[in-house]
Amino acid sequence: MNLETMRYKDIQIAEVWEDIRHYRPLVYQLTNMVAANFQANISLAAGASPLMSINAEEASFLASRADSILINTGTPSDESIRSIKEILPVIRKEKKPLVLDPVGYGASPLRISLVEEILRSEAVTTVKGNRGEMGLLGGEEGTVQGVDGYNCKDLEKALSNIVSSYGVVAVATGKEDSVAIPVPPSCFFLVLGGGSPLLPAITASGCAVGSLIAACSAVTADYGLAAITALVAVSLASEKAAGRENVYGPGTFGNVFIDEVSSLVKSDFYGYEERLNRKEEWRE
Ligand SMILES: Nc1ncnc2c1ncn2[C@@H]1O[C@H](COP(=O)(O)OP(=O)(O)O)[C@@H](O)[C@H]1O
Ligand SMILES: Cc1ncsc1CCOP(=O)(O)O
Repeated sequence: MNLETMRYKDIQIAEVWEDIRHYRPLVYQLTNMVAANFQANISLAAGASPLMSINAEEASFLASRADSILINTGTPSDESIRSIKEILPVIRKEKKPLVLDPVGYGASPLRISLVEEILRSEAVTTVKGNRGEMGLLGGEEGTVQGVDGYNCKDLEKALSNIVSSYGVVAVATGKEDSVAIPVPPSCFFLVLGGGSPLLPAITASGCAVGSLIAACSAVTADYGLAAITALVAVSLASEKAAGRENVYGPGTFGNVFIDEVSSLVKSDFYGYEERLNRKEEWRE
């Protein structure tokens, strides 16, 4: 495969977004109690059908029925951990898309062992965290305080390490979003700009990115393309929301952001290449 055949085009991204509305995929989200409502609203705004539950009695059943699954470790409980352990073999066997958001990786020993166990199950297709979480996960000394992550030594190296260890798409969010996509024996790497500083000012914006990656992963088997589509959608909607005159700060921004996600149309995605802060490139 050469660079030209691999490069993502804005039309592909626009079509993934349109397909969510068309197919209305069921996205089962085993997530945290802080962000769940916002994630469900963002999923609906994108056109997906969200189902949020941590109940272990129904976990395997729901994983089998869903078009894609999100595991978010924001508020781990005995029940949610039991559910996670139930669904991993089901997802692996049925080859469903599984997005892992390792919220608070590094904040406690429990979260570290839980996230690593999930990744070792070989059921995960994409892992998405902030720079601190992804830096730590990739062995590059990420700085994490609770669920916030600030930086790490070498983010590209961290993402490459995650890709080569687990064979997943690896995404690190922040002022710039970095994406590493496994294309054995290499890795495809790109950095996206844009977005709004109001995003990190509200809780659950990173969790919402995870929900949208899961929604996109339900309608394309190219999980790198799915991640890019979700990231571009969040950037576009946040830029539009931040520019509205009825947005005065984080509170009003959160609601208008949901409105803007629901208003995104195919043509909004044209010009994707201009969002690339560092062009797509191959890495060994
Ligand atoms: N300074 C910033 N400027 C623009 N967008 C940002 C900024 N910081 C974070 N974002 C965006 O906010 C969303 C959440 O990212 P982040 O804050 O890193 O996640 P988390 O909430 O998991 O810590 C992502 O879409 C990211 O691109
Ligand atoms: C504040 C908080 N505490 C546990 S989960 C959570 C939400 C984190 O959301 P995000 O990482 O998207 O800001």
